[in-house]
Amino acid sequence: MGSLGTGLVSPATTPPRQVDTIDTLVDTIKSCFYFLRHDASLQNEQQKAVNESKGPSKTENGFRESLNARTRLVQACRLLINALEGPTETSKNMALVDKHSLVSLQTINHYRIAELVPANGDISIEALADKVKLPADTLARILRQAMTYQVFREPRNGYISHTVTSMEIPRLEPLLTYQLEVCLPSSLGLIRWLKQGQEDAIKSPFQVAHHTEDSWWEYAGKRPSLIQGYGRYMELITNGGPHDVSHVVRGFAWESLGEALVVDIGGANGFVSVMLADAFPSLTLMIQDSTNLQEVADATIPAHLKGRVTFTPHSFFEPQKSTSRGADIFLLRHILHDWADEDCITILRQLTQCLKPGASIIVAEQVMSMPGAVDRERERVMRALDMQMMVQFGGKERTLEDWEGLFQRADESLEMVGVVKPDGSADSLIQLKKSSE
Ligand SMILES: C[S@@+](CC[C@H](N)C(=O)[O-])C[C@H]1O[C@@H](n2cnc3c(N)ncnc32)[C@H](O)[C@@H]1O
Repeated sequence: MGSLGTGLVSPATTPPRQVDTIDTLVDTIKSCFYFLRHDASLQNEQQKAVNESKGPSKTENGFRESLNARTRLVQACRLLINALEGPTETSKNMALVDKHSLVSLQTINHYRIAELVPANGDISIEALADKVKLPADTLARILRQAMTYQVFREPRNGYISHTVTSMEIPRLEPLLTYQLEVCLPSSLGLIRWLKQGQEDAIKSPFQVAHHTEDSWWEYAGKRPSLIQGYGRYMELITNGGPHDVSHVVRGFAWESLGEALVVDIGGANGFVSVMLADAFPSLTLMIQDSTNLQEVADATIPAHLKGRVTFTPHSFFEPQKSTSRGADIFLLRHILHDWADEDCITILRQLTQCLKPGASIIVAEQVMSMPGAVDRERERVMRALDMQMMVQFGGKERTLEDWEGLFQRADESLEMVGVVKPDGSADSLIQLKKSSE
């Protein structure tokens, strides 16, 4: 594994973020725009050459450069808009204008309106309203607000057709439903949660907003449609991009383990284990999660892997059973950020208590940096995820120092022997061993 702290900037060495002027932003926009335009024509030429078997496809480095240029362009455009609007308009717009885009999108998703609009051509608002049983005038007002965000358009008076943005809504349904119907109300519970004090039983704004003492996991566990919807949401966000499951496969030398047992703690339907089993034939994988995921896990594990990949209902707050105590690796992917420190300590102690000599715990999570240490676009997402952990679970995203402190509190003999952040991944893989070895 790589060295400790790879790619991290400690608070003391984080350089102050440069103040952008309108001139520098316009220069950035121009240079990124020309780069991408040139790059697009290069890609076309390369694709032509590949099609005619004349040359290599675009290199991974080339893709990364385009992605960086695109990110810098988006970031510069966002900053330029802020600079042009001025300080009053920026906050005013967020509070007065943008908030309504969330509820119009929520309504469009809730009533599955995007599925009812034809892919080609248009449909009258009257006909749409009739299908979803809403007053036409109310629906028109909601849709026309969404149109200001390029969600649908009105090609002729009273008729709706798709835009490229609205076309994506059906595919994003699991994300929109979870984020806008479950998490948005939780976010709105933040101030009530802050004011009432964060007593033991009430660990998150989710509990305040949804009038429950259950954690999200207990609450969803009692409501099959919610937990299944959450599973579809996880599948969507971990399929491609910075949280793609392939980063776990590439981020650790699994092949060096030889014949080994990996326990995928809180492994959901087993999609990570299945990918690891496919890539490394000498691994045996045991997925542990709540009983109500047994059925989906059985359906996810393909027949040819059933001998090596199994699902066992088990709570990570309980001691490991004899069948899993001898594991070579306990994998905790996207588990600890859902929980407050005290809960994480309980989870970790259940594993350290039975960690055999030579075995490791691998924690796959984001490692937060100080403000300004990563580009603004990445930081926007990381900070949003941290807030998401706070409002929905009472958990948090952690810096390397936070992780180190947490592991030490769980077990003083626990040592971080490696931290690797695979290229393109938002998550790092932190390997932990007991230091007495
Ligand atoms: C954020 S998901 C992560 C799933 C998977 N590890 C991944 O990488 O996407 C958290 C998982 O923890 C599971 N979980 C919650 N409470 C649990 C408990 N007490 N014991 C075992 N699993 C639990 C949930 O059912 C869910 O599958």
